[in-house]
Amino acid sequence: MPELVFFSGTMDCGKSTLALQIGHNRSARGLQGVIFTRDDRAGEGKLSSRLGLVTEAVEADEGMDLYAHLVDRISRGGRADYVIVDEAQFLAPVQIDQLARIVDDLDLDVFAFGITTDFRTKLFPGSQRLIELADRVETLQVEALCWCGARATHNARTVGGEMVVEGAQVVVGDVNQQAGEVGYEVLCRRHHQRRTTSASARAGALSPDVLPVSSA
Ligand SMILES: Nc1ncnc2c1ncn2[C@@H]1O[C@H](COP(=O)(O)OP(=O)(O)O)[C@@H](O)[C@H]1O
Ligand SMILES: Cc1cn([C@H]2C[C@H](O)[C@@H](COP(=O)(O)O)O2)c(=O)[nH]c1=O
Repeated sequence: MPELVFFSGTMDCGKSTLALQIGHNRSARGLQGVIFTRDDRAGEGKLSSRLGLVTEAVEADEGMDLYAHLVDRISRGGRADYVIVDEAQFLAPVQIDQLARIVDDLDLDVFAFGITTDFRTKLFPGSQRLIELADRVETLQVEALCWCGARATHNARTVGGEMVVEGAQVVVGDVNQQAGEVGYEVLCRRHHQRRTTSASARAGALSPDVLPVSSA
């Protein structure tokens, strides 16, 4: 039975790499996929991984009907054996419903990849709809780590290394940004709740918690 599978995890845990591997293994067996993405860091119409691999993709713009795109492609004689969607958190809920329809009406597997929650720990609307509709939600096995060594479960947005909690839900960016730039860092829940990034932990370790008190 074809399935809608949501592969989810934090930023930088290997989602795009797995998407590329699934596509590669299927194309090695002569299958042809349709790859959608939205707002990839590498630019429009790209699916890129930090391991350096990149492939062409269809940019799933806001308002694009993904089901109609597949039907149109097939009715023009094009092939579609499966569908991959990266950065699925950025899709509108209605587009996730279209992915479910691709599975149910066109009998195609749909593999969607995305982060579940934003920098404020709130579900992205696209991810929420995926959790509601997916046949399976898979957590990636390669765990990204917090600076403390625990499994990273949350995404922090940073400015100059410090965690921020105000701003738009969508700001395309990367981990390991230069000082001063808006960036991201993956943290365990404890350090996300305490807003302790690697930079602030380092700064805290350098300045003593208690000032020396003179007895004189
Ligand atoms: N130089 C490197 N050597 C080995 N693995 C790397 C290197 N750079 C990145 N990675 C791996 O790539 C992962 C990020 O892959 P990517 O597919 O871009 O993540 P995501 O799509 O989840 O943000 C990292 O967790 C790490 O395992
Ligand atoms: C937490 C968070 C992330 N984003 C953006 C930043 C990146 O462009 C993508 C995630 O890409 P990745 O391949 O999983 O690293 O999402 C955002 O817009 N808002 C957020 O809160």
